[in-house]
Amino acid sequence: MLSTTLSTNIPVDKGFSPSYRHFKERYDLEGLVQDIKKHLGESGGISSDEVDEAHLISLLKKYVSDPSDWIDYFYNDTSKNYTRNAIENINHKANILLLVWNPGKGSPIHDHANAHCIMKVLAGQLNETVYHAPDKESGEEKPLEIKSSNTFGMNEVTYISDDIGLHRVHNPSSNHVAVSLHLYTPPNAADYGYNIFNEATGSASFVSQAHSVPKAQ
Ligand SMILES: N[C@@H](CS(=O)O)C(=O)O
Ligand SMILES: [Fe+2]
Repeated sequence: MLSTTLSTNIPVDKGFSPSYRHFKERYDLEGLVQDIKKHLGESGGISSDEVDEAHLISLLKKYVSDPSDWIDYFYNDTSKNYTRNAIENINHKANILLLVWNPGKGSPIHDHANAHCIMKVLAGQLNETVYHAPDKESGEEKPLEIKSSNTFGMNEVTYISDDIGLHRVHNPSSNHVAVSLHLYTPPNAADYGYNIFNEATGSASFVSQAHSVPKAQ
């Protein structure tokens, strides 16, 4: 009989074998958020100079995307280029957001309000075009110059700050939504606003606040 065969073939102590005892807990999104909080709690985050962005980048790299971690934050709106969904607001030290990008859609060229921005692709692909910031002093109107353009796949991480330049991100797929995790520290764009730029003239327009759903406080 089948039950007899099974009971004689399965070792009785399987549940206690060494491979089961050495089972490691997965580094999930909650673990990542805890580590980010721990780091920002230790080193401030009030001024972006006090944050060790290399450490934060390494934490985002360590996390391996698992949709079961972030599906509750996933909200898509096909009438928008992308949605910004709040995962965590760390006491005015940082914002962690889930962004959902419609196929072929992207952000306008923008700065990051003197903050660190770390982006990790969780699903699909995203292209980032980085531009040299225009020379504020000259006031001269001229097209923005491209510094680099890269496409990032699932689990890849990229970093930008105003010291590096401006950027625009877009989903290059014609039929797949892309999802990304963003860490902003400090959350200046949400708290004070940021600038978007005209590619042809380099002129800036101020946007008073970067909103998210539900709105990050
Ligand atoms: N910084 C943008 C997304 S991106 O283009 O990196 C935002 O938070 O809306
Ligand atoms: Fe950005």
